[in-house]
Amino acid sequence: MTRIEVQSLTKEYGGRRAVDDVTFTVRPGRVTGFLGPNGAGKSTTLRLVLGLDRPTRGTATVGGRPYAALGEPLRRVGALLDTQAPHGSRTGRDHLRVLAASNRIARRRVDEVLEETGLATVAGRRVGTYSLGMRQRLGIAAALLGDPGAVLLDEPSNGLDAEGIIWIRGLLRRLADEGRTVLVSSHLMNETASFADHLLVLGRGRLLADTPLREFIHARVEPRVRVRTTDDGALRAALAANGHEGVRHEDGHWTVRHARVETIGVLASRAGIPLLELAAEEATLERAYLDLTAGETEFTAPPQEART
Ligand SMILES: Nc1ncnc2c1ncn2[C@@H]1O[C@H](COP(=O)(O)OP(=O)(O)OP(=O)(O)O)[C@@H](O)[C@H]1O
Repeated sequence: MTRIEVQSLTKEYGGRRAVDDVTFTVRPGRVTGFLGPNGAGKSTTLRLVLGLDRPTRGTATVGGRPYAALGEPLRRVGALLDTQAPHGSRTGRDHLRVLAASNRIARRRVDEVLEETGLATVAGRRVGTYSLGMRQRLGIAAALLGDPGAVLLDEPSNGLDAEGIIWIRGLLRRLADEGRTVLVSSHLMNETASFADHLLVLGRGRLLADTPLREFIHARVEPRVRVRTTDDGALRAALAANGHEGVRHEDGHWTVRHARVETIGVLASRAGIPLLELAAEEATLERAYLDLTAGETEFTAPPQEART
């Protein structure tokens, strides 16, 4: 079992903390989404785990050892980082063959991973002619080459089209089902929700959440009801009598938090309250994530003017 363990990990660049005292464990057999806004410190954390950078403090281990101490590391952990650019003049197949040879990986694995990533038909073409999506697949093929127990992918959907995105979801699921440790970074909540079982959320270098995806959704997505009536007084009284608190907005509509349309509809009907509007106003997962990471982004757009 190849767990990834990060303990009090800290990385400073010129006095600025890119990663700030982060502790987590990535377990095998599930897909862990590594989420955070741009500049949150995801790539830096992955680089520290992969021994590509030295921590200011703390430790990161793969299967109980620091990356640098792993014998034949490609067989233990495969990684896709956006910084890895294969030689443009080599063919995809040659790129993988060189990697395989230098890591004492059987040559037949090259054809297996080419097949697995859908690159078999373009394997003889120079990498320089590849589309962004093909390069991304080649990076994933390289990560899988050593049949590793742990896979770390930094924004793997980058450049992939809709079909590629569906393919990557299936791949991540299969890798986890095979008992591997799968850590996938992204800055997009809804995309991560489509494949992750577990979430690690980073903001300005700090760990903001380490939770199963279901719990994240359950705890943060609050059902609300939007309602409008000709009799505000009666609605207020009926809501209060049933333990609900409604907020009336200037334009006359109400928001009732922690409530469902079924409940509010029945309640209004029983009280004989005429309704002009009744709708579910589900706060989206994206909204919940943006709320969590608000103030944790390095670069924020200027606030939009209030809509009227
Ligand atoms: N080599 C470096 N030298 C100086 N600062 C760095 C270096 N690498 C990263 N940083 C800084 O560390 C912070 C975290 O960056 P990092 O790339 O880890 O974030 P990220 O979460 O991966 O963001 P993105 O989604 O944009 O890739 C940023 O402020 C970045 O500018």
